[in-house]
Amino acid sequence: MISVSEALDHLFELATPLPTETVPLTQANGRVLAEAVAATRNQPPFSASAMDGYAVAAQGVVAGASYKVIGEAAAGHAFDGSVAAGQAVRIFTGAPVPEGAGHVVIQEDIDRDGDTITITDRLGSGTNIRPAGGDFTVGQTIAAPRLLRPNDVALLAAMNIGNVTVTRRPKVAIMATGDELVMPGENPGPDQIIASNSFGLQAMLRDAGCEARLLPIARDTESSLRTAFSLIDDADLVITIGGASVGDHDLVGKVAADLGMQRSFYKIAMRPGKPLMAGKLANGAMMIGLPGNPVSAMVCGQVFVLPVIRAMLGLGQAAPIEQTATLAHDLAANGPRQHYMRAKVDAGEIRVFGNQDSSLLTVLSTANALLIAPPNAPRMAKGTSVRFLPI
Ligand SMILES: Nc1nc2c(c(=O)[nH]1)N[C@H]1C(S)=C(S)[C@@H](COP(=O)(O)OP(=O)(O)OC[C@H]3O[C@@H](n4cnc5c(N)ncnc54)[C@H](O)[C@@H]3O)O[C@H]1N2
Ligand code: MOO
Repeated sequence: MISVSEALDHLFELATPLPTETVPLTQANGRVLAEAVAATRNQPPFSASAMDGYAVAAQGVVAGASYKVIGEAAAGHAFDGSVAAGQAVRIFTGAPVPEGAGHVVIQEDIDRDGDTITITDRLGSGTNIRPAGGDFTVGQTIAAPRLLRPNDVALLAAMNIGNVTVTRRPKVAIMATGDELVMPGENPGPDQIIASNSFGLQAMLRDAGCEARLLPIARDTESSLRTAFSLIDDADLVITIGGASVGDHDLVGKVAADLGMQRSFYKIAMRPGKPLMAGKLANGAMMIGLPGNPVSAMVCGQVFVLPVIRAMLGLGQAAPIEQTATLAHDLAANGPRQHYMRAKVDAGEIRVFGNQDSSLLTVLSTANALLIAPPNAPRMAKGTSVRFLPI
C-alpha cells in the first residue's frame, strides 16, 4: 500500500490541465480565470464625490464659511464650469467633482438659506472626494489562474471586461456499481439500499466547477460494467464507486483492465479509503475507482478527487489545505493507515465522533472536519495540536 501523499503524486501525474474557453462575464462566477486580464479604464475615471453635499474649494473650509450655490452635479451629469473661492456646487454621490473644487462638505454639515450655504460647527473630517483611479488604473491586472468569485466578477465588470478566458469545466462521469443499489425515490427490494455517495460526489464535483453526470447504476456483472463504461463519452474523468475490494463481486478493476485501463496504483494506507485505484482508460480519460462505503467515497472525494479537479482546472498540484486545532480529549493510538476521523471543530477545539464506521452518513453530515491521525501515531493527550481538513 502506498501513502496518501504518494497516491496524490500519482494522481497529479494523470491529471492534465484542460484547455480554455471564452465565456461572457455573466457565466464567469465559479470558473477559473486562465489568462490575466487588464483594466481598460481608470476607476473612478474622474475624481468623484463620495457624499451628497456641496463641492467647494479646498482652502478655507471651516465652520462659519459661507458660499453661493452656483449649480449642480449629479452622478452621470457633470457641472459644466468651475468653482471659485466663495462658490459651491450642489453635488451628489458619484458625481464628478467640478474643476476648482477640492472638498465636498456633506449636507448635514451646512445650513442653507436660499442660494447661500454656511458651514456649521458640525464639520466633519476628510474631503469626501474619491481620487480618479483610486480603485484601479488602466492596465492594472488580475492574475491567472484564479478561481473567480462574485467579488471578482464585480471587479471585472468595473474594468469593462465583458468576456473572460477560463479553463473548460472538467467533464466527470460517475458510475455507482452494485446489485444492491436503487436510485433515490425508487422502491428498494428487501435486500437493497439507496445509492447515496454517487449523489454526494456529484454535488461535491458541481460545487468544484465540474460538469458531473451520473451514469446508470452498473450491476455486479462484467457485462453491466462494460455497458456503463461504454457510456462515458468524452468524460475527462471517470469515477467508479464500489466493487473495488477483494470480494468475488468486486469486478471494477478487472473490467477496467480488460477495457485497457493502465493502472497507476491500487490500495492506499488510509482509512477510510483503502481500496482506492486510479489509472488511465484506453480513450485517455482518467479513472479513479473509489471504495463503495458511503463515507469512504466522500472522504476520498475530499482528499483525492477535489485536488485532481483543481489540477485539471489549472489551479496547481496541491494537497487539500490542512488546519490545526487542539484535541478536546485523549485520542487512542492509530494503526498503520492514515486515519481521516470524522470530527467536530468548535472554537479551535476538535472532538472526534465515537463511531468511525465508514458507512455512517449521519456522522459525516454532522461533522465539519476530518482529523488526520498519521500512520502509527501514538496515543495523544487532550490539548495536543492536531491537523484536520475542514469539510
Ligand atoms: N476481506 C476484505 N473485505 C473488505 C476489505 C478488505 O480489505 N478485505 N476492505 C473493506 C473496505 S476498507 C472497504 S472501503 C470496502 C470497499 O468495498 P468496495 O469498494 O468493493 O465496495 P462495495 O463492496 O461495492 O460496497 C461497500 C459498501 O458500500 C455500499 N455502497 C456501495 N456503493 C454505494 C453507493 N453508490 N451508495 C451507497 N452505498 C454504497 C455497499 O452496499 C456496501 O455496503 O470493502 C471492505 N471489505
Ligand atoms: O477503507 Mo474502507 O474505506 O475503511 O471503509
